[in-house]
Amino acid sequence: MEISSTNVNYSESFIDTIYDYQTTFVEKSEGKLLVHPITKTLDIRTERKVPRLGLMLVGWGGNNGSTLTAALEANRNNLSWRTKEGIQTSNWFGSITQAATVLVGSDHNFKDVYLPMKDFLPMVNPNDIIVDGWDISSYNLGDAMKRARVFDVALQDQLYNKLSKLKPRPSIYDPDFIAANQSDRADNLINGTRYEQFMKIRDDIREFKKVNKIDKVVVLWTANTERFSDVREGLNMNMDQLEASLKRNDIEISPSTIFAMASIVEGCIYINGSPQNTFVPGVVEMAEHHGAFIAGDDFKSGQTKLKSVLVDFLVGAGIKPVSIVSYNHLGNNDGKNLSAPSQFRSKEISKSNVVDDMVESNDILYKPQEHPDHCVVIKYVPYVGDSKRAMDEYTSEIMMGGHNTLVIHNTCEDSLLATPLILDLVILGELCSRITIRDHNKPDTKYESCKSVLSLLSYMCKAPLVPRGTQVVNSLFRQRAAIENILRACVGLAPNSHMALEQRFDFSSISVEPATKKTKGNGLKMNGNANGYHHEINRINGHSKEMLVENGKH
Ligand SMILES: NC(=O)c1ccc[n+]([C@@H]2O[C@H](COP(=O)([O-])OP(=O)(O)OC[C@H]3O[C@@H](n4cnc5c(N)ncnc54)[C@H](O)[C@@H]3O)[C@@H](O)[C@H]2O)c1
Ligand SMILES: O=P([O-])([O-])O[C@@H]1[C@@H](O)[C@H](O)[C@@H](O)[C@H](O)[C@@H]1O
Repeated sequence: MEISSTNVNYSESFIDTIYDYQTTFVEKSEGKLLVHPITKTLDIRTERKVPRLGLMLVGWGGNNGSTLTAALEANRNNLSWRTKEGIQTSNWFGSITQAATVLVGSDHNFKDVYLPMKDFLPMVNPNDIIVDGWDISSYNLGDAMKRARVFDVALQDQLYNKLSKLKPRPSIYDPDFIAANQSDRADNLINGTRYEQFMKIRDDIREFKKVNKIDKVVVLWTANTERFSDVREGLNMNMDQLEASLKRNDIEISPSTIFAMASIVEGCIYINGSPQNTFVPGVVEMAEHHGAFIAGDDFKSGQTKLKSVLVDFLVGAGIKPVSIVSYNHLGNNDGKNLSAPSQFRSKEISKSNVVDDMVESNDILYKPQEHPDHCVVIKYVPYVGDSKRAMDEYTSEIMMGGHNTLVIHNTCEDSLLATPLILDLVILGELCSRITIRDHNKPDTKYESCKSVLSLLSYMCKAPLVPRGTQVVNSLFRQRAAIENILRACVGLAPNSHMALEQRFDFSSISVEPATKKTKGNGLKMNGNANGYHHEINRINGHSKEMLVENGKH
């Protein structure tokens, strides 16, 4: 998609915009707030060429890994299958890039116009992603899909032959980091020291890239949740310590940290879909040093996603949540692994911090250090398989000592919530790697990439990793608004403010002109591109199509 917008230029390689970024800087002094509105003019540049993308999954043969691989294949081939409810066709419901729309603006009749998020900027098409990966279990992907018991049998039968040809690469297994109950599937292993394992992962990435002629690789951890590793001086507090610890085969360097290190050195984007602290300070420094991108932690798929909406709504409405009790049980292999105390602890930490920033945002409701009671329970019940049952009770104080209790019961397939998030993490992570900015008034400076920690991916993460010294945002609305408005900025559109002044005030004496392009030289303004054409987006058969149209015509 291309948008004809003020100060936007589409060249063969880039979408360039001159963008007025408006922000607000606040100083606190002697109990007073001094607020500075700031406008900064930026050049925002997005590379248009979508790379041939390779995705390497750690834990490829697990429920998420096999479900993603099967879903890619099913969607690529437009598969449909018979269920007792009728014919079901493949889709990507639950993915914001593939199944959600973004408000573009309103038309002459004040009617909202929406566009699929995937059409805002050039993004990787899921059909073009080449998947590979590692697993400590040797099951091929066909058998892994059967073992997962996620998809209907009629779909599995259509996919089995193709998937059974895919076999995970051997992986790094350290029984000290995942539950002892996982040992019976660990039959596909890389031996050797930690450093040798690191080198083997690097070789695997290089080989995958070469054989498949891949431009860019995303490595994503969707393997078992590990216990937290120690973080301490001499072990992993900076890059040098971490590299030295790896070389001396220190047992506190987790398999996930080894994967992250290998990916960073190979210039891949590394994403952590599980809760453990893979990103110890040394890994973050390593990513910065190599200019690589990392993101995590832990897919925000169900109960926590709802929590990051509900608590935001309650606190934002001036209602005070005082007790949040979240229980869930599930019977897949993830549930089995989480039934061990130290792996559960990783998940408990990740699921618990999600309300902190919203509570801190309101000092009318909460005193400093005051928090709602927050309890997280997960139980393993094999019979229910991948069908996760979550029960939540939110008790809040309302006006004059009243109480408001919300009780929510949610049943859903765990992996069918997580899989679309994996796709979004990959597609948006890759897109972030193509966006750069610089100060418009310093045209001699070089364009800067995003910081190594891609906090824009927080929407998909339970415990978002953010660049050092920056704010963690858990609110789902704020996280989505950030994605939406950055996409808009890249094509020269103002953030969606929802002010809609022209609908609330009489604008008959105020002229509202469509976006015009500033031209150099004679100072004339003209619609569309200076070459006499503008881009239009038309919806044809449900798909957005970009068209080049002569100025003045439609
Ligand atoms: N499904 C969800 O809704 C959801 C949400 C948030 C986070 N997660 C996390 O995603 C991860 C995967 O979930 P899942 O349901 O696919 O679990 P799973 O147990 O089905 O799959 C994990 C796979 O990882 C493999 N594995 C373990 N250690 C490995 C290693 N060192 N290297 C390579 N492979 C290894 C296992 O053999 C298994 O096949 C878990 O950590 C889970 O907590 C899942
Ligand atoms: O996203 P969410 O529903 O809050 O969290 C989920 C947990 O409740 C579940 O027990 C676990 O197995 C999943 O991996 C996931 O982390």
